[in-house]
Amino acid sequence: MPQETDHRSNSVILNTPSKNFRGLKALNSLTNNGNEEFIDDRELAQRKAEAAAARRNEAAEWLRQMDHGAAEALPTEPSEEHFCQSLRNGLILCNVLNKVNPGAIPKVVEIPIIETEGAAQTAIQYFENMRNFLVAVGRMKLLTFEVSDLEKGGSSGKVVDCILCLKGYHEWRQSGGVGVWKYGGTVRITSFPKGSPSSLIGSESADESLDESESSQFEELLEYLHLSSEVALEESKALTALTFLFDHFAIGLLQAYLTETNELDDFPLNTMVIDIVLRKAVKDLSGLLISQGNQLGIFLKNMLKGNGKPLLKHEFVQSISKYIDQRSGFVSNDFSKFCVCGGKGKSMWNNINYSCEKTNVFDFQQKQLEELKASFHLTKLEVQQAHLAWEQELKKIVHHTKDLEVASSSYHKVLEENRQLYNQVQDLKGAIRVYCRVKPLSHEQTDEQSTVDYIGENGNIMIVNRHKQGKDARKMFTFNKVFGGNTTQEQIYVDTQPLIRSVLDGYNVCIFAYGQTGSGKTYTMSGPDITTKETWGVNYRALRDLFQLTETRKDFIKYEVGVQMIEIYNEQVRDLLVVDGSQRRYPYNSFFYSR
Ligand SMILES: Nc1ncnc2c1ncn2[C@@H]1O[C@H](COP(=O)(O)OP(=O)(O)OP(=O)(O)O)[C@@H](O)[C@H]1O
Repeated sequence: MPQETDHRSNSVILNTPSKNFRGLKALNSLTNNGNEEFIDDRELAQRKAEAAAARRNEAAEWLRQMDHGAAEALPTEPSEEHFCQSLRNGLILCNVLNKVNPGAIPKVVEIPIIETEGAAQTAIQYFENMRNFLVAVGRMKLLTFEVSDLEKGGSSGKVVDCILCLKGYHEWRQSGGVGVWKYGGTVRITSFPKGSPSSLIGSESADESLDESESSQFEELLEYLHLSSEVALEESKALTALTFLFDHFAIGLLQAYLTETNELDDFPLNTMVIDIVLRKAVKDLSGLLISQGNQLGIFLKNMLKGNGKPLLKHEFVQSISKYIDQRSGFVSNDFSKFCVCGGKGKSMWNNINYSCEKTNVFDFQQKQLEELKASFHLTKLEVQQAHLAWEQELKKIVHHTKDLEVASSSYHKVLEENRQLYNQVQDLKGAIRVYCRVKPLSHEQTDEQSTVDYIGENGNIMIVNRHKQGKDARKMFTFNKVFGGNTTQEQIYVDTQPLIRSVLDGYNVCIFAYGQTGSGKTYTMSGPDITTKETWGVNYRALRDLFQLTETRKDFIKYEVGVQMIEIYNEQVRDLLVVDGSQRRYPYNSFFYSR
């Protein structure tokens, strides 16, 4: 079983180092007893993070002292994200730089960020201020960084380096700016003449030699170059890596120089001189590399990769000069484009096309986004209009429905009024009406004389008794109406028909025939032949109308119709619907019909 390190007792027991425990050695300064401890990757990362945070806090503190805006925007111990975010619009950096080097940035864009238009406004500040700051710092030959280092995933360490470099420079200037000021082994500034804020001077000392750690870094570079084909993706590593790559290349350059020198034989090429000359070249070119950013390193790498053979001095110098001229053009003419395209010359790198393509894609997507926004607003407008139209339509329907309700209520009122008036008319005609129908003489009675002497218009009928004389021979009877012998079945029913509607309006109606045997009661009520509609009597016609009316009113009134047919004969009530003669007396049979 692997055992863990017990730091408190300092009894380090590690039998089987795991894969993640790479065994980097470090001197245990705390114990100061000469023992060695193993630092795992996580602990190493933590120490690096702590060191980075300390440097970031130092930079933040100095910015806070230098600029009122920074004091508000930056806490004393900002997180990496907060730190980058506060500096992203370039305002603080420009203001501080102007205090360090008055007039370095003539115009600082101070448009406040408007949240509603956020991205565009911020971008303007970002590019204007950052461009001016980086150009100014570059002119001063101080450490610089890439704009992308302030973005998420960028190398904020380079930003901190730049600020601390500026701080050191500022302190040196305040102390008089006398002599030589160096920073980080790459920046070196001496007392400068007026009008020239700084100058980069190469290292001259032999004591600035490549130490052991630099050698190991060079090995790391080779490993890195072997593993990574996309140097640009790891810019922070690339910066270190390319520095050493350039050192390596510079040695080749010096070799080329010495080869071309005719005075090689006369040259005091002893070990010390070679060493001094080599390191001077390395430092000069490394400094140039740092001041120009990563792109020069990438350029050199591409050149090295190109055909593998060393360049002659003039070829090298020509290429470098051309590159620097073009890059300067990019920086001064269009910094924004430089940021997007990475500041790479068209003729030098194929991947500039890739960057420009990305710009085109970005522009295209921006355009599409704008179109999409316009389309969205249009659709939103259409939906709002449709919604408005729908609401208006709904209002119309509601209004129309209310009208219908009112009309319907009025209709029912009118209907009720009509019903009442109708039945009042029926009442006025007489609640009990008596009609007289004269039976015509049959064929057998053609020789006989009719007893009906006269039928009046107003319901009078004069009956004559031919066996009597004088005044007693004639008698007048009055009915509601008298139907003569030629009256049809239909004419008989016309006076009865209105009462059928009264039945359906809820009134009780009774129609019956009265008369002596053979007087024609059955003929009038049922008819001589039920198969012929013309001869139908009152019963059939009444039932026909009854069902027709219930049909027309079926949507709003439900009727239940029952039929009984009875006969009162010799003071006895008989059920005419019973087929069996023995059961014809009470109780009656009924037929019911519902609708
Ligand atoms: N208006 C008329 N026109 C022609 N024929 C008629 C008329 N009224 C009655 N008759 C005939 O007179 C005969 C007797 O009529 P019906 O049977 O209707 O009399 P009734 O009053 O019903 O007799 P009962 O009381 O015995 O049943 C039938 O043959 C019938 O066809």
